[in-house]
Amino acid sequence: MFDPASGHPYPDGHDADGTPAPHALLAPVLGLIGTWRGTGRGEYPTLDEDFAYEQKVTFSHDGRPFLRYESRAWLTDAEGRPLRPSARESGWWRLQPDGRVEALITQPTGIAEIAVGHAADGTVDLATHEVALTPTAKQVDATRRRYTLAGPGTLTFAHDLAAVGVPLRHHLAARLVRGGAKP
Ligand code: HEM
Repeated sequence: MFDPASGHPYPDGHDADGTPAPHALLAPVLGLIGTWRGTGRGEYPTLDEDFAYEQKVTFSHDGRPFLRYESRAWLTDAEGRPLRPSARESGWWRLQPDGRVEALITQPTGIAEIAVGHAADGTVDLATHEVALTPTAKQVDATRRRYTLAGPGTLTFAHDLAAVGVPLRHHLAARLVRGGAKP
């Protein structure tokens, strides 16, 4: 099982049918495992205008009852060409019995979130349990994230945000397709 290319004996699985076999507690999120890429739009009351972006999301696992999560996004112009790097984050989604999820997510903007929620029937719904901020981070009070498997090979993502004095409201919506290919 030792894979010299990965440099250690326990490479992550990026495929629900591959090796290592996913842990039984990952059953409610098996459909998410792999790489997704697609486009989205964002807005917030503090911004002059809404924006378009592209996003790549990866969920992998090492056979234990948690997912490794990684997301990168970049802003795009009206023709879909990249403008500049935008939000990125990574973390761990700990699956509990009954589909409960405990997620730890950190961002280079100084924000660390713990979110809790539930995974069932192709949907994961996570809401803030706690947010920790570095001294210079923007004020973020809460988020809500929904991931929905919407038909074969399609994942929709919706993100609400309470930050910089604005109560929880829509920030992002994206539609991703499996495989990492440019949509
Ligand atoms: C796909 C992911 C995301 C994208 C593409 C995105 C994009 C943006 C953009 C374009 C802005 C305007 C400022 C700028 O131009 O950089 C912004 C502001 C902001 N975003 Fe996001 N964002 C994403 C995810 C998140 C997440 C996960 C959080 C918090 C947990 C967050 C919190 C904020 C905050 C606090 C602001 C500042 C609002 C203000 O000061 O007016 N964003 N985002």
